[in-house]
Amino acid sequence: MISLADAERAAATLLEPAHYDFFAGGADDERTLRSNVDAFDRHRLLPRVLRGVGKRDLGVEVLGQPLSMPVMVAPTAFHRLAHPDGEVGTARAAAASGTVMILSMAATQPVEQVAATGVRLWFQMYVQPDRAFTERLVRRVEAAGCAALVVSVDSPVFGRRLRDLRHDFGDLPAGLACENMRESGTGPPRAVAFDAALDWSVVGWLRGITTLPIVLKGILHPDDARLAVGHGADAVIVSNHGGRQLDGAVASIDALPAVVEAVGGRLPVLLDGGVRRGTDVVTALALGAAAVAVGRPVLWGLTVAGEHGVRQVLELLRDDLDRAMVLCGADRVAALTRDVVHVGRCSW
Ligand SMILES: Cc1cc2nc3c(=O)[nH]c(=O)nc-3n(C[C@H](O)[C@H](O)[C@H](O)COP(=O)(O)O)c2cc1C
Ligand SMILES: CCCCC(=O)C(=O)O
Repeated sequence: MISLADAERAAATLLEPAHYDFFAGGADDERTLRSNVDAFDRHRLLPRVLRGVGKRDLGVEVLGQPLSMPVMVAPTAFHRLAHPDGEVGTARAAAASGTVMILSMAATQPVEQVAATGVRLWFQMYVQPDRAFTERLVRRVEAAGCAALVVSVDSPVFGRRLRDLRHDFGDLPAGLACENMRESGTGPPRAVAFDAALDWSVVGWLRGITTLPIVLKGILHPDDARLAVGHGADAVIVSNHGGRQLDGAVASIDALPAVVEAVGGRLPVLLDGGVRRGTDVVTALALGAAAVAVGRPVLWGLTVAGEHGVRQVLELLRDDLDRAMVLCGADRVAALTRDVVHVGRCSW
């Protein structure tokens, strides 16, 4: 496995087709899914030379937490479908790589067990219409030691994924469940609900019940970024849910600059969607992201070799990022300024 593309190819041969398609697929015609990757391909870099970059530091700090590199693990559902190591395996790999894992509410292992690996954990949730249950879940993830709440705001309804419909993939196989949806750790799991009635007041409600930093995931419009600041969010993630929600939504990297401008440095802006190479990370950082997160590549690594495979994927990205930075003449993330990114057709 010498590239993330290798990881996907290998995973495709190992997974049941329905499970591969659940991980790989997007909503409807998958235009946004493709755009996330294609949009990075439209960006080109203008490297600087003779900058004395013999020693590099890839570290960043996000929400007061030091990361060894600006690449985090995005929240994705059902890791035990990929490999028996499950979320615990992913967590061990993220910890070994010195980065944060965002644990999905739809994880197939309990948050306590994942946190016990020692990884720095943020917890992703869909605020449930049953607010009392949501509050108990917040208490649970606080008690487990999670350092931030990541609230997905791009899912008032669940996107329509044709691959899943064709495979009739709906339920998890016997023995797997959304472990964080169990009321007391032992009861039957509730179904994850999507609430189209949610509005901006949910941020104030969450602020009233927890002191954890609140990260809004799924911001694309600059006005929403301003609203996030105004409502007291601590960070935003520019994301279209990996093309799994609104098909036709703008590619993440194309939405980033306007969000960064709207936020004006008042809170960190993160990005996910289509990050596959070190140069993609460089592009996002140069356009103002504080860090990026990767979703599918982690699932491919997990499928191929469990914890070890995730570690390989993260270290491939680190190595790729380091080389991209040296070649751009940057010895640290702060040296990646906007002028190194060139958008548009190359005429040479
Ligand atoms: C299989 C799969 C499951 C996902 N599950 C969740 C989830 O439970 N919660 C969430 O907020 N986002 C979820 N996402 C979206 C990711 O957090 C992220 O936005 C997206 O995967 C980033 O794009 P990438 O896969 O191109 O890196 C999921 C994505 C995939 C591919
Ligand atoms: C109830 C599972 C939610 C997973 C999710 O968000 C996704 O597949 O994109």
